[in-house]
This record gives sequence, C-alpha cells and structure tokens, in this order.
Amino acid sequence: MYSIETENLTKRYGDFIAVDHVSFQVEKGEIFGLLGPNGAGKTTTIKMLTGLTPPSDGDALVAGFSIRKDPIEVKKRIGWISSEVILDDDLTAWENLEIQARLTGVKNWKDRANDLLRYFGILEFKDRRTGKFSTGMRKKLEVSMALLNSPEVIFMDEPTIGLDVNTRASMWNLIREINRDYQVTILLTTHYMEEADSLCSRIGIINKGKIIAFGSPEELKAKYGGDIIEIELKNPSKTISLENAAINNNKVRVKVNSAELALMDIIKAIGNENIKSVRINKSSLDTVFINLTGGSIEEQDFDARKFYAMIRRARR
Ligand SMILES: Nc1ncnc2c1ncn2[C@@H]1O[C@H](COP(=O)(O)OP(=O)(O)OP(=O)(O)O)[C@@H](O)[C@H]1O
Repeated sequence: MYSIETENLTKRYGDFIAVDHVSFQVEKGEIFGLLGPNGAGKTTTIKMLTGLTPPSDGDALVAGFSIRKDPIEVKKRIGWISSEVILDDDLTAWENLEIQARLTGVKNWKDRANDLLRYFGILEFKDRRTGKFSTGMRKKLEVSMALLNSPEVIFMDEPTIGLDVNTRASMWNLIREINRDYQVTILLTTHYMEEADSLCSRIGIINKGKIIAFGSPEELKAKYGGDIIEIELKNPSKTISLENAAINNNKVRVKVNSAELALMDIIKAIGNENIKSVRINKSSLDTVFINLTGGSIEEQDFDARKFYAMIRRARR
C-alpha cells in the first residue's frame, strides 16, 4: 500500500523543466529520501506533492488523493516541515500550535498538542516565547506542529540543513522515533549522503529534474557503488597487470565489488614486497553519485542562502 504515488510528475517554469516526468512510489510507513544536489528539483517536487504549486504535467496520489483533483483532501492528511523557519518568535509554543491548528482546520487540538509537547519533552516550555528556544527545541516544536493534524505523511525539506553535528544527530533520532511511534510516512529531501544512508529505507536520486536511480541504500551501493582499494607502492617502476586498476605515480586504485574478497588476490598480483600501505574505501552513496553523474554532492552545494535566511529569522 502506498502513501505517495507519482506518475510523470512534471514542473515547467517557462522553457525550463525543473521536475521532469518523475515517477515513484512511497510505501505506507517508510522513510523515503529524495537525494540530490541544489537545483535538482527536490523542493519543487515537495511543493507539488503538498499542493503548494500545481504540476505542469503528470499527477500524484498522496494519502490516496490526487494533488490535481483533490488538493484540499491532500492538505488535510499531510504535515510539512520546511527548511525555512516557520515559527513566530514573538509567540509562545502554545500560540504557535494554536495558529497551526487554525491554519490546518484541526478542531479539538489541545489534547493532541499537550500529548505532543509531552512526547518531545518540551511541555514545561509551552508558555515560553519560541524566540528563547534552542535550535533543538525549535525543531521539536516544528515537528509537533506538523503532527498536530495526525497526518498520514510528513514532508521534510532539508530537515537538517544548517544544524550542528549534535543537533543533526538528535534530529535523525527524532525522525526515526516519530516514524515508529506515530506510524507516519516520511518523505524527506536532502543533499547529505550520510543522512539518506542512515535514515531512509529507500532513496530516489534526483539530478537535473530526473530520477536517475532508485532503491534501498544497499541496493544502490551494490548496483552503482563498489569498494576502492588504494595501494601505495614501494617501487612504482615495476610492471603491474590488474583489471580495473588506475595507476598514478606510486598509487594503484582498484575498483572491486567487495574489498574483503578481492584484497588477497590484488596483494598477490602486486607482490607483497612492493606494497608500502593499503587503504580500503568502502562503497558509499557518495561513490554511487559519482558513478552515476560523474560529480559529487559536495559541501559547496550547501545552500548558504537558505541557511542565512533561517539564521536571520531565528535571531529576529
Ligand atoms: N519559481 C521558479 N521560477 C523559475 N525557476 C524556478 C522556480 N523555482 C525553482 N526554480 C528552478 O528549478 C530548479 C529546481 O529547483 P528546486 O528548488 O526544486 O531544487 P532543489 O533540488 O530543491 O535545490 P535547493 O536545495 O537549491 O532548493 C532550479 O534550477 C531552480 O532555479
């Protein structure tokens, strides 16, 4: 059973195609990741799935309703956490929840709000202005707001962008916990490989508006990844014959399916006496992305614009 099914979902801005005939399914209860560099089309996909912008072509069913025909029914059944700040810092946590309840048309929200604040351990701060909240507390409140209408699906656009390492780790735990305890399907976007690897049961890799690969992190690594064995030679002038090897000065890089299985044969082929050091790089989503696109999602892709907008608002 699917919580999200997209078919040829497409968004054009003039002649430019931001999302290009994207089709995928997200199973009920899973954490699904859309992974890709800045400008790949992740936010635009979320905006279409949450009814914020209509598709130019194609359609999607979210919680069983068409985003084209029944956007209002879709909105009733989803929660959304944007990478932008959504809290009003001049209001208390409780007042922010009240606004959320009004915006989403949730009638008897108070018991649910109390339960959520208790679940996240911030009930005692409910009457404190959110301007005084730590980043971790803000995230918990934002997630509480997204869960207020008991959604079937929560969309999270770059949920950990700009967070420090510790807060990011807490956010990962929190995402896993709400997925388990509230049985909510989660679709998140990220350009952090390790985030997708750690959190998602399945991933769609999106680049230039197209899904270029699809599967569990393990499947993607097995199909497009591969381990790399790097050997430093003592005597680079000695001839070496190895398949899939790139030799550069005194370094040999060999791409293999499994480093553990291939290592002994490679050492034998090179000769023990000619080896200075051995390094193994295990297959990662980074290798997958490089193999698929020829480039990597690097830290420079980090979106300073969004991050600083968030900080400015948080300080206001
Ligand atoms: N309203 C718009 N008008 C014109 N082009 C747009 C509009 N919104 C997005 N785009 C373009 O569509 C492409 C996809 O943008 P989108 O925001 O979906 O990417 P993304 O993968 O979420 O990356 P980011 O993390 O930078 O937001 C980009 O090239 C962007 O410039």
